[in-house]
Amino acid sequence: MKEPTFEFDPSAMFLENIQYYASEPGVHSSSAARKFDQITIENFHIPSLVLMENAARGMADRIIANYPKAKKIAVLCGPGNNGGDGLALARILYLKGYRVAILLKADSALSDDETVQFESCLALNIQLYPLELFVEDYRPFDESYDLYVDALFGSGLNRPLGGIYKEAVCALNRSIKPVVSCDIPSGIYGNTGQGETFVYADLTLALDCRKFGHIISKGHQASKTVEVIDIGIPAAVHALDPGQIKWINKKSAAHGLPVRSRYLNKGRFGKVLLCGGSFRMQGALAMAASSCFHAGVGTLSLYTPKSAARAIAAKMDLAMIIPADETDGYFSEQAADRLTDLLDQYTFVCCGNGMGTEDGALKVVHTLLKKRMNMILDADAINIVSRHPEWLKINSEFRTLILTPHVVEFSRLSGFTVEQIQNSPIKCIDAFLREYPNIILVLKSDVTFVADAENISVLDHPDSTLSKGGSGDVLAGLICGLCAQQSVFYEACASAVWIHNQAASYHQNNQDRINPACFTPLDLIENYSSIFNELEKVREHCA
Ligand SMILES: NC(=O)C1=CN([C@@H]2O[C@H](COP(=O)(O)OP(=O)(O)OC[C@H]3O[C@@H](n4cnc5c(N)ncnc54)[C@H](OP(=O)(O)O)[C@@H]3O)[C@@H](O)[C@H]2O)[C@@H](O)CC1
Ligand SMILES: Nc1ncnc2c1ncn2[C@@H]1O[C@H](COP(=O)(O)OP(=O)(O)O)[C@@H](O)[C@H]1O
Ligand SMILES: [K+]
Repeated sequence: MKEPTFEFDPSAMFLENIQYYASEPGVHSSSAARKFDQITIENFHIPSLVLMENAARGMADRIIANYPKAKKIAVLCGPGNNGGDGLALARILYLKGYRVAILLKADSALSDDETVQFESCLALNIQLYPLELFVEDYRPFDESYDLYVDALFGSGLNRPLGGIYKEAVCALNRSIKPVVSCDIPSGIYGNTGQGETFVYADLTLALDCRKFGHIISKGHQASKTVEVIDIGIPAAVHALDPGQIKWINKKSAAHGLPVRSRYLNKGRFGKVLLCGGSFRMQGALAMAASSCFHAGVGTLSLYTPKSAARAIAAKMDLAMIIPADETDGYFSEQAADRLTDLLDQYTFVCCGNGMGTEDGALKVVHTLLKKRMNMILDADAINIVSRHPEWLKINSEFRTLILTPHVVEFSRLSGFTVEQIQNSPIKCIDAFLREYPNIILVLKSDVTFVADAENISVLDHPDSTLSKGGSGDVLAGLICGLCAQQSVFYEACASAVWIHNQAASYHQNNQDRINPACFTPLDLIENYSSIFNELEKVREHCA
């Protein structure tokens, strides 16, 4: 994985293997996005005013679609091309019959392209107000307009907002009307997501691609909902950015779903062992098991302390259950010794759900890592390796190891504070994977990253349905289920992350929707079948 800053080699664009097909761009730094504009203008001879027009038309379409009742729109414009986009948008909406006002700082500097836009707005006699008036009292504007567009600053922000711009952003945040940000909420740095005073946008219309600033740090909350506007940058230009983060979408999820041959027997769909559970936390293992089986594995076995085994056996028919020796309801140290003899039968292991961190569990994890098993460590198994990080290097080149921490577990594992991880997740992931290059990391939160030494992908689809104990166990089971059936583990992890999130939002689109508060992690599993069907259709379509 490379740092987000990079130099383009324009000659690389003409290599034969670069396709000029349209595909959804990934997530890029703001600096990269500026380079994309520059290369498109210089190498592809598409003028900047054409890009600006594309941006403004795309934004107008999305505003009309998202806010069909908004007929009176006020556009706040800054001194650069973000302001230029705002002016072009004002013209387009005005010509469509909307009542439009432009708010611009008195005697504001204007960029060259913005000057062109300003002249046409003047010629059309579009209502123009000094931004100072809005700052003095925004309430009359709230009464007269249905919606604000924030086109103050985009990728050119180079210092914290101050003076009138800071006051304008504070007034926007106090306003009761919806705010749509052009490209990036003003005040947020597109490379880092940091910012001091910034707009909290209801909708952000990202021009050309999502920026790091939309998904990390304060920028994530400031951006809320992000839609991408195609402004006509060739896909080949996006491909030149080695620092990009891939976007996990339906197409990539379809790609990571195992292809299920009609002719194979159960032995070819993975022999999985889930190792975990305890007397007090057998539910976590049972949920992971159910999720794993419904993901398509051939055979599933559970290795769990005797008392948990009894409880699970009473309610689950899907898995073979191997009772393990226990101490106080948790794995005993003897349980780990017996595990050594069992492991050869299995092709994939998932360890950690509901297991506790007692001495027996510690020994179980160590035993697994000494064996050359492909496996996932989740939950308590991650807490255990956090205490023994040197174990992560045992046999690391001979097996695939997937770790699925949430932010607090990743903090224990990596030594970074939760705040550091939330502010600079990419840097923290990068540093961790440089230390442990053979790991696939799934860093879970309302934004989830899937990363290995070469790639980083992101799913940014917050859904409070998943903020429930047990969602992580279901995800671990799903990842395990998909990985056990194939060898493209990274893609399978990304696919599982998408399916898991989609399973949460699936019900919301149905008439008999379960309210997010009432949804349980087990309900996620019921949606797998419909989602798998959808993904298979996407795959057929793309073949
Ligand atoms: N390139 C293209 O062809 C395309 C670009 N596109 C659009 O352009 C946007 C980028 O435009 P941009 O580069 O002009 O930067 P932008 O964000 O408008 O602001 C820069 C201006 O603000 C100033 N300034 C900075 N910080 C400040 C502060 N805190 N407080 C006060 N002033 C501050 C800075 O002046 P300075 O004082 O630093 O000289 C400069 O004047 C991008 O987000 C997208 O919307 C699309 O149309 C597609 C085609
Ligand atoms: N607000 C949210 N938006 C989207 N996904 C979420 C949200 N909250 C939690 N999740 C997802 O739910 C899962 C929770 O995992 P984890 O915290 O390990 O739960 P548990 O240990 O209780 O099973 C992760 O996949 C995480 O990404
Ligand atoms: K903006």
